[in-house]
Amino acid sequence: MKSVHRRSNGARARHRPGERTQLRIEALAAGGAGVGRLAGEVVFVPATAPGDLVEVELDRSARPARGRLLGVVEPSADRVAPPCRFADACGGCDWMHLRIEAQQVAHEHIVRQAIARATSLAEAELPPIRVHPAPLPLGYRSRARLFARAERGEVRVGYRAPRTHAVAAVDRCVVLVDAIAPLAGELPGVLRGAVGEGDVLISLGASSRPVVEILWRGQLPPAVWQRLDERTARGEWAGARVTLDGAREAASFGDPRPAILGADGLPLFLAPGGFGQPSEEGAAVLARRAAELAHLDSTRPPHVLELFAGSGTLSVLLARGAQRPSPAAEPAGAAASGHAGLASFTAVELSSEAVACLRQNLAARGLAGKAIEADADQHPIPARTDVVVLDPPRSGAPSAARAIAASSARVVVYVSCDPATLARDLGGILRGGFEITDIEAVELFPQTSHIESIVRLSRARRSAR
Ligand SMILES: C[S@@+](CC[C@H](N)C(=O)[O-])C[C@H]1O[C@@H](n2cnc3c(N)ncnc32)[C@H](O)[C@@H]1O
Repeated sequence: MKSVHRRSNGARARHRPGERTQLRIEALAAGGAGVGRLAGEVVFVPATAPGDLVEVELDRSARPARGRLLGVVEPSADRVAPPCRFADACGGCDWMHLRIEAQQVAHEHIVRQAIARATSLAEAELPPIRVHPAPLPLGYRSRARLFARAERGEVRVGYRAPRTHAVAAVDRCVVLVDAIAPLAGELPGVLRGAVGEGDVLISLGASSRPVVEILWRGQLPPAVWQRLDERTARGEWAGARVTLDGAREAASFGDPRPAILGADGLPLFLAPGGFGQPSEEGAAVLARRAAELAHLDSTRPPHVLELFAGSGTLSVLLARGAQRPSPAAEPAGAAASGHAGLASFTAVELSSEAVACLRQNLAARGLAGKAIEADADQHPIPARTDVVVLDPPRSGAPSAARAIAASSARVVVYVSCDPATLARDLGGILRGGFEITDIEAVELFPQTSHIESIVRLSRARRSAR
């Protein structure tokens, strides 16, 4: 790998502060930057598009070298005007300058390359990647983490500006759904008088009204608590929850649980402050595909294990029976029919609040299943497990991958928001005699370099246990 950061003759060019040059961007890398070359030396340039000829200030002290974009000399055909006036300052949507189709092509390439590199499989040996485009390229996010800071008597609310701790204040965010979009403009008034700074998680709650989760480092005057109380009492917000730094308990107003429509069309409650997929529609696509890919060619009902289950976005379909068609095709009332078609369903999750929500979500549907509060990366895979579905955080699940390789599982569905750790863990699972049968990319985060992937593996016949 080292050689790619060097010139073709092996020598690394010396770093000269302030050096400027022009280069052509060839592709986009994981992490979002464009990749160009100077006499064979790789240079990463953020905020560029494949085909751009750009002028950059070079930083060769970085590995690989980085270029700070000074200007676009010849724009790529994939460039568009960002549909948000805060795009440059905010940095939350690092690919807003790219056509949506170009984002998909780049995502597919990043996933394919990461898997091929980490597994030592040739790209041509991998199955074609099925890409699920985002139903909505803008106005899709049903949750977002904002940052708020009191400065000179005012509270500024926005996103964290790229590579700094500054607040990029926004009063309207075009990727948020209409029900929560006005909050960015409303929150400075709600937090007026606060001292300090904090994270503010905004989400859809019950009846598609907003919920606001505040984690505050500093002081909140009584007027702030009163405004939170009024907003929930009047029903403008479904709920709010505040945790002050160092406090043992959170203060709640109304119902602070985020809620979306699950993939089965029924309300799905999420742990306040816990994990949730970025959009309702995206979560439904992900859950349907994970459940459909969890199929097993067997006449015997399978034992299904889900690791890193969260509040149950995937579980509410998995627990119904992994081999069933997507819910839209099912007759009315099927959701209440229990876990027909499964020998057992077990879900493992670390967060106690998420486990509580998961149990409520299963119970509300009349679904049987065991929810275990435990570290899923260290959890033993029960004997007789047939199917494992896992959706770990960005850091992946290396120990779980080894345990799966050594288990009785015949089908694995790995859902991931990080192609690099996904690819690393796939290497571990493949060593257990599996082969990759399906790779899918779900556009859960349009306008950004982030991509959700689903990989299905099945135990290769010759090593079937
Ligand atoms: C990417 S989320 C997936 C959740 C769920 N599949 C969904 O779509 O909502 C990862 C989940 O793993 C949980 N988690 C993180 N580390 C864990 C660990 N070591 N053991 C079990 N769960 C963990 C997080 O709380 C989070 O709910």
